[in-house]
Amino acid sequence: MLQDTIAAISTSLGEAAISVVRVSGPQALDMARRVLRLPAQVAPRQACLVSVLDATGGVLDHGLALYFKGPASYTGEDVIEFHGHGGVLVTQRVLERWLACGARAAEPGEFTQRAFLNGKMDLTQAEAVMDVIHAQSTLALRAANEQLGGAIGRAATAMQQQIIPVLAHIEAFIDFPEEDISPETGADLLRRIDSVLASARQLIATSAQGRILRHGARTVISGAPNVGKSSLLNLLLGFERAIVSPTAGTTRDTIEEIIQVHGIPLRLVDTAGLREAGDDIERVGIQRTERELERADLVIEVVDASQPPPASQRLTLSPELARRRILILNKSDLGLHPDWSSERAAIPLSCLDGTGVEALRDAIRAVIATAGPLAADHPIAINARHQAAFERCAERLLAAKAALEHQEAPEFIALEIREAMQALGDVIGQVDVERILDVIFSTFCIGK
Ligand SMILES: Nc1nc2c(ncn2[C@@H]2O[C@H](COP(=O)(O)OP(=O)(O)OP(=O)(O)O)[C@@H](O)[C@H]2O)c(=O)[nH]1
Ligand SMILES: [K+]
Ligand SMILES: [Mg+2]
Repeated sequence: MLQDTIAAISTSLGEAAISVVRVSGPQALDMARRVLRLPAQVAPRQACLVSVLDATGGVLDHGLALYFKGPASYTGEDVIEFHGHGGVLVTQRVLERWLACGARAAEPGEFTQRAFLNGKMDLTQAEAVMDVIHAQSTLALRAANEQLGGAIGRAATAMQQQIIPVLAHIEAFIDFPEEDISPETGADLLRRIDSVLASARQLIATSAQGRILRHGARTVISGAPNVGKSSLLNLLLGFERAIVSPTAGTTRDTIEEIIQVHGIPLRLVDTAGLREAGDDIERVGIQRTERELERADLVIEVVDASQPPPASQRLTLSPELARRRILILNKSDLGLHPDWSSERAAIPLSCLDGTGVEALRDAIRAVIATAGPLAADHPIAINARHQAAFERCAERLLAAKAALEHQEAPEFIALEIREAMQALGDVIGQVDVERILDVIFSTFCIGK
């Protein structure tokens, strides 16, 4: 049990109709009796209209108080929420009142940290709280909510459940050194390990889209000067973000904006047109374009298709990135030059009248989201931390397999499997998998 009681403004500070001050900890209700004018009996989970009093008994604010009696609260502790007027000064004065009555100002994330420490959620769920708040697209929000609901934690726990009997089997042989693991038992254990490995690989495969959901797919608009790259950025954004002009070399720095296409978050990057640089500034701009292309998830290559294809100036992309390139035949309102007709997958578009934008949106979805979590009904998309842990788990399981196949000592195999268990424990924030294992095994009988 955490001893101190924490308080914080839970809504963002600025003028609004309502702001919420949240307090959590063992003294929350006692403090509330001093800070708020509360009725004698406070029923949990029932809003009551209260005043906030200053040190002299004067009224600071009026609003609603809610009492959540621990452990049935967000943090697992006693929690008081005060919903008051959403002014900057009034909210700060209300918070100060709680602090004057003994509460400590909460650190960032501390309410959720307490929820985790008090066993209200696992670590993946705690992470998902921020994913929900930061979600920039409907698909990102859906994946965050799946995680908040415990989907990733359940997957890791299920894998642990599959490993435990394997470990129990192998540990049994440690106690009976005269016995060998029979070929049938060995084959059965290998099959079980393979099944967990397959789950690990499936989850690891969601990490690329997990990154896209959390940070947006880096989408670089690239092409020669004056083809309409900035015009396309503005068109997709729906407002005039970048400067558009008939002068070649208008955009000299990269411009980034987040948009949503069919529920997918895109980090759109408008770049300097690629050509022989006219001056130093343009040269730096072009270097930035090249750097952006190296880390792009998607490239929208724009050409002026009212003109014949240029001899040079087309993008050279890695084979991998070339598969994630969409070619836009811009300025189609001026009529497409027939030499572009061989580019079958290209999309004719006009930034002037908006023709082709829907086809572009569909193409973006097709390139990024045809498989994996972005296309799933219940998307699971792991983050970089989960990825590292699942990869460690897979490595240890592979090592265990190899050891089993080479009939190495059961102690050694068991060690690898315990480390795989620990990696899964790290995903959900189990501090001491060893201890949990010992508790589980103390209920096993020999040979089981
Ligand atoms: N007719 C027509 N003109 C367009 C279209 N798209 C862009 N333009 C014009 O083309 C010129 C260049 O457009 P920009 O969007 O500045 O082109 P850019 O590729 O960003 O140019 P740089 O930043 O200089 O490389 C402007 O005069 C635009 O109005 C289009 O679809 N049709
Ligand atoms: K231009
Ligand atoms: Mg531009």
